[in-house]
Amino acid sequence: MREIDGASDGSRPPVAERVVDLRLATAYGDFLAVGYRDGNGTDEQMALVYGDVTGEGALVRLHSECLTGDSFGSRHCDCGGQLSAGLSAIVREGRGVLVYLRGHEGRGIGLLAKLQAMKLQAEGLDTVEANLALGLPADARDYQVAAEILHDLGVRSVRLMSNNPLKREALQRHGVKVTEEVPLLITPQEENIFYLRTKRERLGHHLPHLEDAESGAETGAETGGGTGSADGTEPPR
Ligand SMILES: Nc1nc2c(ncn2[C@@H]2O[C@H](COP(=O)(O)OP(=O)(O)OP(=O)(O)O)[C@@H](O)[C@H]2O)c(=O)[nH]1
Ligand SMILES: [Zn+2]
Repeated sequence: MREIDGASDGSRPPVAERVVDLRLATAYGDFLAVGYRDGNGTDEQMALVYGDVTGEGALVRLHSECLTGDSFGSRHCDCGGQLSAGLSAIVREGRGVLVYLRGHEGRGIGLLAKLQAMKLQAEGLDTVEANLALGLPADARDYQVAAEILHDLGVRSVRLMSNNPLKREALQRHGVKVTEEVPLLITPQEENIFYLRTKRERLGHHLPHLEDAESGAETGAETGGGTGSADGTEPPR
């Protein structure tokens, strides 16, 4: 496993090498897909760019890979809803970037370990306890390659779609200014409410909509406010 999110001190060689870009029509809209070789590990990375993102204030989602949630619509977590809501928000905004971070599967522990951790959760552990029970860190993600991809794309500062304060800190450590955190709140499901509560209580994620769900109030939408907020129920175009 790679080094955990070390700060960029200029002494390391760049880890993101642009290899290819092409137009990619999706159900959400037409993006420029940009492929990178991640020289820091073994991963190949991809960013989806919409509109002109150079300069200040692009709406950005750093999406950690989640095969089960993103591809199969698993209700164990909120990843699939966030991916869809993030892409929809970028298209609505007219410009933005989604960096799909491979190597982040299971918060950096890998797919098989994540599946083992999910099995332990079915037996009663929470998502943090499960990682630790496997002898693995609660979060092993590194954001250096994400920062380098944003630099390569000419992004100077970002409005970051995330509920995780550590992502903002990591990006700033790697020299990307974050001017705003845009909530990306997905309506909790029976199957993931415990997982989401654990993220709020043990990992410090900003998930204020859970309070509404707990009090039985109508949560309204899938999102927080701000121009970049996203609606996870919105079907792709
Ligand atoms: N270890 C572990 N990882 C999980 C589990 N469920 C989902 N994941 C992974 O968690 C990652 C997403 O992290 P989250 O904590 O859900 O959210 P985040 O990316 O930190 O924060 P946001 O930007 O707000 O989405 C993805 O890489 C998933 O593969 C689980 O039960 N255990
Ligand atoms: Zn997930």
